[in-house]
Amino acid sequence: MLSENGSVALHGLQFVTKERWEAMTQNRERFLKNESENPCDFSAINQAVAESWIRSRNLGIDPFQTRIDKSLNSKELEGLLDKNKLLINITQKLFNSFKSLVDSSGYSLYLFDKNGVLLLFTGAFPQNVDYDRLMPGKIFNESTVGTCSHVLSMRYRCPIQIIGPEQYSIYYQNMIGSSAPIQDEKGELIATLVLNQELINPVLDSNYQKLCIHTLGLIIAMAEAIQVQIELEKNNQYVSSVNKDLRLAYDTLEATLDCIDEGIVNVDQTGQVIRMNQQGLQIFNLKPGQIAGKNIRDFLDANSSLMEFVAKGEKSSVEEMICTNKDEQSYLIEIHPVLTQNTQLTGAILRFNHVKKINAMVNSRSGAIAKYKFADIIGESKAIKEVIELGNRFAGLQETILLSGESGTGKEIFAQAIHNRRCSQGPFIAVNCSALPRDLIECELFGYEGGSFTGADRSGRPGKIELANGGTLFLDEIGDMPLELQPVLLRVIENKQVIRIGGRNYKKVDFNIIAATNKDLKKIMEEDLFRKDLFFRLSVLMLKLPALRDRENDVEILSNYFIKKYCQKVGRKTPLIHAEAREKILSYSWPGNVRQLENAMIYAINVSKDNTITLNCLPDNILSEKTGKFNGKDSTEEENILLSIASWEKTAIQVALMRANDNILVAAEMLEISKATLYRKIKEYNIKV
Ligand SMILES: Nc1ncnc2c1ncn2[C@@H]1O[C@H](COP(=O)(O)OP(=O)(O)OP(=O)(O)O)[C@@H](O)[C@H]1O
Repeated sequence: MLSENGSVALHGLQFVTKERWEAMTQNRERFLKNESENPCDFSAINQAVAESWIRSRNLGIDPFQTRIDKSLNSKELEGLLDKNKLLINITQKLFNSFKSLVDSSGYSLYLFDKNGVLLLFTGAFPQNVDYDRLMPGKIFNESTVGTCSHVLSMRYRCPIQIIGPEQYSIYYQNMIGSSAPIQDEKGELIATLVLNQELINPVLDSNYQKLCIHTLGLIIAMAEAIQVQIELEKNNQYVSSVNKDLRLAYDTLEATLDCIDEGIVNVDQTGQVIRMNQQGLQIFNLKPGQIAGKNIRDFLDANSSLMEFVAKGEKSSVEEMICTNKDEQSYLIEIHPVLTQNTQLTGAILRFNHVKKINAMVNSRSGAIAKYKFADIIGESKAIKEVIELGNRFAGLQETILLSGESGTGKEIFAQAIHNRRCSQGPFIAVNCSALPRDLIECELFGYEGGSFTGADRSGRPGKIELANGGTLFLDEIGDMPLELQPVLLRVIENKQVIRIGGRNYKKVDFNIIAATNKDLKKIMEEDLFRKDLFFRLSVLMLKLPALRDRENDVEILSNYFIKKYCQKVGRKTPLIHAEAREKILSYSWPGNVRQLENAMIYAINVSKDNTITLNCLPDNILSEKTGKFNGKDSTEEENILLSIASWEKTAIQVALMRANDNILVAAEMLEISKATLYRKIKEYNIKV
């Protein structure tokens, strides 16, 4: 039925002889007279053609019909043209370049969609055909026009040429139709291309028949060209849409990286910089065009271990000094290896965070902030005003300050106020030298490198001195600093550099020191428990805080202040103070100073009824004091008072824990002591939590 090369060509690409032509004409006449339904009876007609004749007739197609009425409506046509836009554009260009050839030779070119709907037409207008007939949207298939070349080409998905008598319609009896299918990359039919040429006399001329074979070749070549072009365009569209997506993804990534508040640097295995974000450029003091040829090693210390970590190909972090032509700054660098799909290391993404920034973050999270300012220090007495004035002056100097005074006189709040005058933006790191176990104080102060001892953090930890960089290190209860650590501390203060336990490198640190003691340091020095050199280094400026008993009317001012502050905090109405209670508060000796006064007020508020603090609301130790002032008592009296302070303190802690539902942090805040002190006291007083 089909020729060997898959096409139904002009009679198997054989020339039509005179006898064959006559036989074809006779076969057609027999068909029209309805003499046979068996395709085999039409021996001169290609069997595929004969079968199509029979189907066309069975579909009721009149071979002599003069009109083709079937066409798409305008909306359907619009949709179809839109759907086939690419095909039509490509074919139109091809038709344009063949237009003059086609016009001059009396040929016509057609493009039909896969269902035979006319999409494009160019060339000679066939005789006897209405112009309307060749408008896009007309449907030309077996059920509208019967057998013709593109109908068979669509059916058999191969190039086809059929000649005059083989055509079903009377219109095409003087035509040779050459048709080729256009398929997509999956082999699905998308359209057919047709070239119709008029039969000329003598049709049996061998040159003419050769020409006809070439027109079939031409239409096959055109269909293939369209097919290739469609694929190319689709690929181009795909590539350009992928390119667009990639560009968008890249731009988004760039913008994202640039709004990250840390330096992000991509390096290869040798440390060569590939790219860095805006923050990275700032860290390295570079402009965007200056990255090329830069190696990360150019900015590192000779002892740097960064590239050793990169070579390991594992996620890790390291602290390094970055030296630029502007300055030297310490950064914590997180290393994220970059691996290929087969896990080959190609480089790393390095995330740079300024150590000062991390420390500030850690400090603000861990509560290492100073809240008190000089304005928050309450008191009208001459004694307190003098120290406030002196403290203010000292704050303007960068020397170390030693605060002394009894417990609870406000040494820490003075330290905070001085810090806030000097460098409020920096961290305020308080270390209570008496609260830390002896074997931990060294780690706490100096920090340690990863793996320097069993149980140490893998990535190491900075000590309080490093954390205080750019701010203040407040060494409370300095008299309890272990003797063996005192020379190390002195060295740090003098050299302003620190080395972590197990560390290789010294780190520069810049911080102010404020030390505090409630002990007589001179006496401890005489006992050889405190080094003179450290004492002199710490006590460049000395500030002695007055005891409450030496602060004239401050007890009244402070008690009113604490009552108001506490009531505001817990949302209670401020209670009245009964005259008797007021008298007791004012006459009491307050050996525990301001802290004791504050806690006594909190206690009184909590036990008060009817919004009045009566005498009975005051803690027992206050009520049980017989004499007015705490002056010149003998030692047993003093011990008794201290004993009662302890019992009062225990009660205050129990009340705070109860109110805080045993939450240590909340209770410590209520009592305004550190967590460590609260733990120590809980242990000391054997309080069950
Ligand atoms: N002048 C003041 N104005 C307001 N509050 C004060 C004042 N003095 C002390 N306080 C309060 O007293 C309590 C004790 O203060 P602080 O901890 O500073 O004393 P300290 O001398 O450091 O005590 P210690 O020697 O026991 O560590 C805190 O709760 C603080 O709020």
